[in-house]
Amino acid sequence: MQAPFTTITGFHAVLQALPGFDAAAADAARARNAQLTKPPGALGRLEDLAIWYAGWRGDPRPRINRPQVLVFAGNHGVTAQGVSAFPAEVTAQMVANFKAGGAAINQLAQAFGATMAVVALDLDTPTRDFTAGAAMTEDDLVAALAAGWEAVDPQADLLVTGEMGIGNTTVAAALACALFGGGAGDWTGRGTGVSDEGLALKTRVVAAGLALHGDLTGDPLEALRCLGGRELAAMAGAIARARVLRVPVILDGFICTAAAAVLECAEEGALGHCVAGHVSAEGAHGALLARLGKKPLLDLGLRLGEGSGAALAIAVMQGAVACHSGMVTFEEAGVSGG
Ligand SMILES: Cc1cc2ncn([C@H]3O[C@H](COP(=O)(O)O)[C@@H](O)[C@H]3O)c2cc1C
Ligand SMILES: O=C(O)c1cccnc1
Repeated sequence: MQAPFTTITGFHAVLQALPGFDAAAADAARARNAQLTKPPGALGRLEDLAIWYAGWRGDPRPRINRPQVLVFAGNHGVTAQGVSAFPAEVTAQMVANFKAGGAAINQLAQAFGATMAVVALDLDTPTRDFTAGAAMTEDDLVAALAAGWEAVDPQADLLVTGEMGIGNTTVAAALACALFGGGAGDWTGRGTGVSDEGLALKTRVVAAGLALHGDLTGDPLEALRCLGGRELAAMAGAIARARVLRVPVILDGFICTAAAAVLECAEEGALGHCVAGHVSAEGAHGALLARLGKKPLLDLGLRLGEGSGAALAIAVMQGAVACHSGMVTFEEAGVSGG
């Protein structure tokens, strides 16, 4: 479906009209949960997840049959500052690897029965170095939001958004700092593994970007335009579309969460349909999730991106929903209640 917006103002209007949680479906799911053959609460957080999923799907006894993984790729002018341990050409090389099935995310998507699509966004035209000017024009931003919007399968019942873009932990740090304040050092981490010296340089680059663009706290989409990147904007567009389709989303690592945070800052509650798949080893991811009030499902020390941590959490969601919808009640099984 073609995106229903052609301007940033139009995208804002979409966010203001997002559908809400189906409390009646969630109440029915909660009632069902109370009758299943287990001690009350024995499935721990899986019970809450199943009820949450039922509420967003509008179905008290839902199934997960069609998870989708989307990997968006973009290039960043700020890599010219030497902020990554890897060269910018790795972005396009990894896109080829995704298409050939050789990356970590290919294996994880396959392991959990998810379809996977890779969307490369103008890799030959990196965004502008944000220490020299705005990373994107309004047209660039809208095109990337729309690419994300249009990539979501309307038949999907669970969505993972992942990314590939050398330099994008720098971009995500700048964006998080613009959205939530604090100093550049609070949000900047090692990404692909920069040295102490590299980390100091990266922090200075983030600080320079913030100084150039001024206070953007009141205008999250402008922060995304000035400091973000195409793959981050595409993830935001996909997450918004998923909400319109009532498809719950599993957030991935620091970069995905920074992109998603734009939506929450632009419209409170816009991430209600999102769960944090994991907390990554990128230093500030935990703090970013805390700002969003999201408790991660997994903590495995991953620092990869690509949607990998979120893809692992597909299994947790599948487990939660399979138990909720597949188990029988005490009455059906003839099991005595407590
Ligand atoms: C081979 C390779 C595969 C990756 N897959 C994800 N990333 C991750 O690393 C990048 C961010 O780190 P930085 O900001 O330090 O460049 C992103 O592309 C992210 O997806 C990769 C990085 C590399 C090198
Ligand atoms: O948390 C992430 O998403 C991440 C961390 C390091 C490198 N790439 C991605």
